[in-house]
Amino acid sequence: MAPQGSRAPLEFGGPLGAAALMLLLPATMFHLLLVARSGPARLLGPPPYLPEPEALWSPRALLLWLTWLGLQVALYLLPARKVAEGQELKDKSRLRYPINGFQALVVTALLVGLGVSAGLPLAALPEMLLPLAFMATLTAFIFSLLLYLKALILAPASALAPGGNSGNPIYDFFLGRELNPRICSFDFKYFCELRPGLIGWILINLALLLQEAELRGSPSLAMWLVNGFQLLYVGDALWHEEAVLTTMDITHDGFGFMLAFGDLAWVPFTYSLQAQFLLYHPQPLELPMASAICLINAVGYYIFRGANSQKNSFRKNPSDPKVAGLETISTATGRQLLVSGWWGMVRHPNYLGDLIMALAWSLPCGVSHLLPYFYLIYFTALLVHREARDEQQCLQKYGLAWHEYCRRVPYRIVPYIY
Ligand SMILES: NC(=O)C1=CN([C@@H]2O[C@H](COP(=O)(O)OP(=O)(O)OC[C@H]3O[C@@H](n4cnc5c(N)ncnc54)[C@H](OP(=O)(O)O)[C@@H]3O)[C@@H](O)[C@H]2O)C=CC1
Ligand SMILES: CC(C)CCC[C@@H](C)[C@H]1CC=C2C3=C(CC[C@@]21C)[C@@]1(C)CC[C@H](O)C[C@@H]1CC3
Repeated sequence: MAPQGSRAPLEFGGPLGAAALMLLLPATMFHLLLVARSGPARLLGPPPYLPEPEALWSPRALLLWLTWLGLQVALYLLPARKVAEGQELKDKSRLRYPINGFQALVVTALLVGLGVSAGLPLAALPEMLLPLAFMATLTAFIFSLLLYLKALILAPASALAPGGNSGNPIYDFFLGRELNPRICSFDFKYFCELRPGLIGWILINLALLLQEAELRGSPSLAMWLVNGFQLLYVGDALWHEEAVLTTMDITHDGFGFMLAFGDLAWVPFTYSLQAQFLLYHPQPLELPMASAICLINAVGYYIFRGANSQKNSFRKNPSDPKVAGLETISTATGRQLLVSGWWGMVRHPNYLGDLIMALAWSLPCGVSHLLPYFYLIYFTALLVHREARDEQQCLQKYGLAWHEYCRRVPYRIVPYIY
């Protein structure tokens, strides 16, 4: 058995919290899928019915799911325009990652376009969301179990994640023991974080748009907006793929059930909730309102992209003319912290932009139902919790300098409010 890594304080409510989340997250996802297509579309309250086992298990869905994963693996293995190095690991080495996510999105779009023009019934996909979500959940469970066993038997102490090695099997299974599980150069966590789920989300949205066109003659303005906004978000993530290498998911968290389920099932099947809702509950949207919503999304995107790009440019090269004039504080690690520009406004300006976009994605669905606002509610909770985890990690890294940053920039996400 591999030796234990250094012990970190337990997060997510410890083993009990982890066990509860492992039940609650899939249950919530299936609840949302069932409720979105029901007449009353009530977020709170029981689901309209409980699906029969045959509604969840379908060989067609299994085949489709495996084909999708296979296609994304093949696209990941294609030659990349760039190979980037990750952050330094405990053993002082750096892993290498292919930067070809945007290429995977474009090739997928071309293949889907060709398929649809050759008669591929993409509009039938919405009918298969339930069994597909079941396949994705099953895959996440089996996959995280295999990763847990691999880490237990094969991984050296230096390969373990700081958080997922408490010795409690439930907690470690949930958080993930190994930081960067790989087979040869194939990195499972990096692959899952950006490819099958994120691109799958866009494909599901597109299928919902096509089905709406079949049902009602043309897609609604609300459906166009939701599709356009979310395509921009995913395209942006894949275009700036290298930035994911510095996120806590890659540098700190192990690859366990939380990320496997989050990446493979939660993202595609719950982030597409607004488009699912619109297919079954068409909403009128006038041009002036649509323009106002576009403006909100543009403001959110401007803050989100501005903040992320400013930090990325600064971390890559602090003397880059774009960021060289910004005020900074020095830390004992030799790294600096920005205290002006976006990062002088609040301590997580990128989260603020992301939340404003989340609002813009729900508004096209009107205000008659709470359901399309689920993403905004969940995402606020996720980012508030994530911000607290990041602060904890920054305090450990930067000590007094972090206290000084918090004194100079007192608000976390929303200026003068939080
Ligand atoms: N849609 C979704 O479900 C999700 C979206 N996201 C989005 O992903 C993006 C990445 O988010 P996330 O990974 O949480 O982290 P961030 O991009 O916010 O990065 C946090 C890190 O930035 C560095 N940092 C913090 N303050 C400063 C400063 N003042 N100056 C310089 N560097 C600083 C620190 O790392 P260091 O000092 O080591 O560089 C810190 O750990 C965000 O835009 C977020 O909104 C995130 C989660 C889920
Ligand atoms: C299921 C749980 C509630 C938690 C799951 C969390 C995951 C869904 C998210 C953890 C970090 C993520 C990031 C993104 C998507 C969601 C997950 C995987 C992005 C790829 C979204 C686009 C941004 O531009 C970058 C994000 C990095 C972190």
